[in-house]
Amino acid sequence: MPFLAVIAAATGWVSFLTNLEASRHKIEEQGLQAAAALSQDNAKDLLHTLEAVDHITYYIKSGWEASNGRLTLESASQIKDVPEDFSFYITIIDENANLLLSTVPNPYRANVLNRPYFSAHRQARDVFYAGPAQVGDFSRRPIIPFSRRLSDSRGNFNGIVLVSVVPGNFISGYDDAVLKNHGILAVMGADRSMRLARLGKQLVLPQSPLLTDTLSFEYPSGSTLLNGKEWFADGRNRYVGWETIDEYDFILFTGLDQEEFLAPYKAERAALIRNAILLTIVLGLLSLAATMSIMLHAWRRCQLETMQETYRAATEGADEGFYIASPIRNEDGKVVDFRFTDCNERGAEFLGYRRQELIGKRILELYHGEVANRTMRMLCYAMKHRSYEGETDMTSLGIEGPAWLHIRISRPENDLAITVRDISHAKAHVFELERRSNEDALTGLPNRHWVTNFLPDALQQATISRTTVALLFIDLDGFKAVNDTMGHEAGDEVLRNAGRRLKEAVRPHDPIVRLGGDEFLVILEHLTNNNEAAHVAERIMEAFRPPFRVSQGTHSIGTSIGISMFPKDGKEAHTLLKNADIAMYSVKAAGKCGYHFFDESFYDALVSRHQREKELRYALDHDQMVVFYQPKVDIATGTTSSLEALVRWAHPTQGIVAPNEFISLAQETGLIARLGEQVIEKVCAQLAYWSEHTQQLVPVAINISPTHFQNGNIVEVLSSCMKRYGIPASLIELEITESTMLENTEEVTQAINALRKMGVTLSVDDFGTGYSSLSQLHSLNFDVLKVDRAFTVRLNRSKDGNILFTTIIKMAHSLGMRVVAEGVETLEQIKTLKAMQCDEIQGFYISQPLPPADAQPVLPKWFFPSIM
Ligand SMILES: Nc1nc2c(ncn2[C@@H]2O[C@H](COP(=O)(O)OP(=O)(O)OP(=O)(O)O)[C@@H](O)[C@H]2O)c(=O)[nH]1
Repeated sequence: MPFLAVIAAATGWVSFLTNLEASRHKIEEQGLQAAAALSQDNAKDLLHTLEAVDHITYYIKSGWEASNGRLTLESASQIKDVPEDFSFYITIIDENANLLLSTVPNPYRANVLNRPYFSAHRQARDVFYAGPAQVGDFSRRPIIPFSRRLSDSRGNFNGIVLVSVVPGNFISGYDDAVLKNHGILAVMGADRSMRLARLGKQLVLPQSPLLTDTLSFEYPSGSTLLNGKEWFADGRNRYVGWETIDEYDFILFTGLDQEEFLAPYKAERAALIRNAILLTIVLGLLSLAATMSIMLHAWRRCQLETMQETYRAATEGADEGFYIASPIRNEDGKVVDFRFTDCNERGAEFLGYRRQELIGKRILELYHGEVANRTMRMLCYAMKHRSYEGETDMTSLGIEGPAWLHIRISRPENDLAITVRDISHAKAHVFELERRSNEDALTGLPNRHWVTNFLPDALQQATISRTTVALLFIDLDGFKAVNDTMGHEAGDEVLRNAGRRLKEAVRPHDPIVRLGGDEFLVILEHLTNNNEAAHVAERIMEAFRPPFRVSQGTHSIGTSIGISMFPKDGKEAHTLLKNADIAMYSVKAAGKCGYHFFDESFYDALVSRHQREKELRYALDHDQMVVFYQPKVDIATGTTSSLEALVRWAHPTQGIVAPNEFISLAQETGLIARLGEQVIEKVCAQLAYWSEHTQQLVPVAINISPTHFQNGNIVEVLSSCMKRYGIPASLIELEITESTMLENTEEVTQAINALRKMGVTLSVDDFGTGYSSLSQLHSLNFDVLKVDRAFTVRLNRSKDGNILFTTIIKMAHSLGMRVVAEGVETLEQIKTLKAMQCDEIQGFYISQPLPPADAQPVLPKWFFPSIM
């Protein structure tokens, strides 16, 4: 392409320059012709002028000779055939060359003896003399002299008649339009000497050189180009023409200045060349642009082909399918279909073809209906946006082959390059992960993660359908005991069974979720009122009424259910979940096993509980706990046998707060362990203090919470404290609740054995509230059995009450344990207990818990005079 453009441009230029040269020749030809024509025209005028002058001289000569010198010059005005504007002087000069007569006004008196126009006639016979231009001898103005001889009657020389013609008469033919500023119009004599000339506007007399040399003309008339440097004083080239006037032996000479004559041509040539250059540049640029575009196109095509080739080769053995699809357009240019123009074997296989079969096929030939629409939408999208990437569920489209394909489309040029990868395995893996991330492994129920995805959609649907959704937050009651008593595996089994029971209690499509631990969630959609949710809650509670049977035994489990309703209790999933949880918590707080709909007040209760917890923490951090001491009296001797340490909260604003107001909070928040440690510390410190003032101290009993046992550090805490304060083991009793025994785990047994080794006394607290048997207590080797207040209250009220108490005392004694009756409030009870041989008594009748004092609050013996 560029080569062709150069050739075309070069050819154009050669032809253009040749044409220009031809034009120049033509113009030069015209110059020569014009010079010749000018010479001819002016020669005719010159001939007329010369004939006029000749006529005048002849007329005067004839008149002079005929009148024997008596002619007056006034008659000259009557001469016929003289042009009106012809300007000349007539002068008669005598034989001695002196002026005789003249039409020159006030002529100069000059002798013209040596003038050629005079001397030419002295010897010669009559001739018509024409001289070169000169300054007139009588007029002193430029003139051209013409003369004839005058003879007397005998034929002797008698002077001359001189006609001095103003030069303008000869060169009036100078045409400014043709000859311009440097043209020449000249008159030459037969001797080729210049007689008169005009150069531009300037009159040139023979004295000033116009030509550098004498011209020699081969022909009487003609034209030629004269080199300025060779021929003209001003050095300018000229087209010259000449015409010989034979009658008077004159030559009329014209010169057209070459530069001036060619100026229009040169201007036009310059314009043409300028335009040609511009045209060449434009053509060059266009051809360059066209070349670049062609090259770019070719390069892209080559790239595309290479890419296709490479891609096909690369993917032939691989897993990726590869296709090239060309759009098919209608008359309006709209894409209406695509045709496969290339593909690899794998790609063809994805669509159920061989490569050769697929190439040439159209999309709308392969697919119909929705599949065709979706495919066309995808390909048209890629056409418009130049790329597309996505995953397609082929199974849902009803296309055989891989279940999932990853499709990537790019549009490098006009065609689409499509790569397809089978991602069925990866997808299956993702789905499996997704399923796992949404499923609780233990129960197979959906998990909390599933809820976060499910609930927002469900709530949106409910908003649209203007229905209600209920969230039932279910926490199993006393589940921990299953783990503790029957082991973790039994706990797992109970959780699985719980899931099954929940399923049976709700409609088949109601989702049941295990949120974690022993917490479940039931979602009830499309409800119209609260009753429906209440009804389901009751069914759930009913479903949990039968005890759970697991391989390790049976266990009864209740349910605490909190219910939040959409949209009343929250617009968003997390708010509804939180409020259902709060409602559930309120059920727990109210004694478990029941259901509550969410109420704002629950929230307030939770907030105040949180506030109380903060205060309790503060109390522990700032030593607000104090220990009171309640005496236990030996019923046989009436002496104080020991003191029970009972913790109180010396609240800065509420005064002394009883333990029932904060112990369960301490247990729930895990602060119970710290509280227990503080009590141990305070008791040891108190005993150390008392020992400084009192010789005989009675032991102090410390209540140890089950949590302390679970933490497993009770032994270390107690022994280090006793060591620090120098307290002997004989002064320490530990009261351990019956429920702690129930959690008869390895840790509890180990801890009890270690304490026993330390030598401290061990008491079973609140006996009768749990289900421990006396033999179980015996195996743990306890020293004291504290019978719960509930049994003491029944004394003397019924026969059974007394029999039961007597039995407990007898059995405890037979196992070597002393018995303490708790909650003794009347003298009568004391008497009965004494009769039953109960060992010790404790209760308000004897003493309230007393604040610490300088000495141990030991009661005087006279305190019980009536029974002592
Ligand atoms: N077996 C088993 N136990 C679990 C699992 N997840 C959590 N737990 C236990 O479930 C118990 C749940 O604690 P709580 O709800 O406080 O126990 P609870 O006895 O039901 O207490 P209340 O709800 O107050 O009646 C904890 O002891 C957890 O260790 C599990 O997957 N399997």
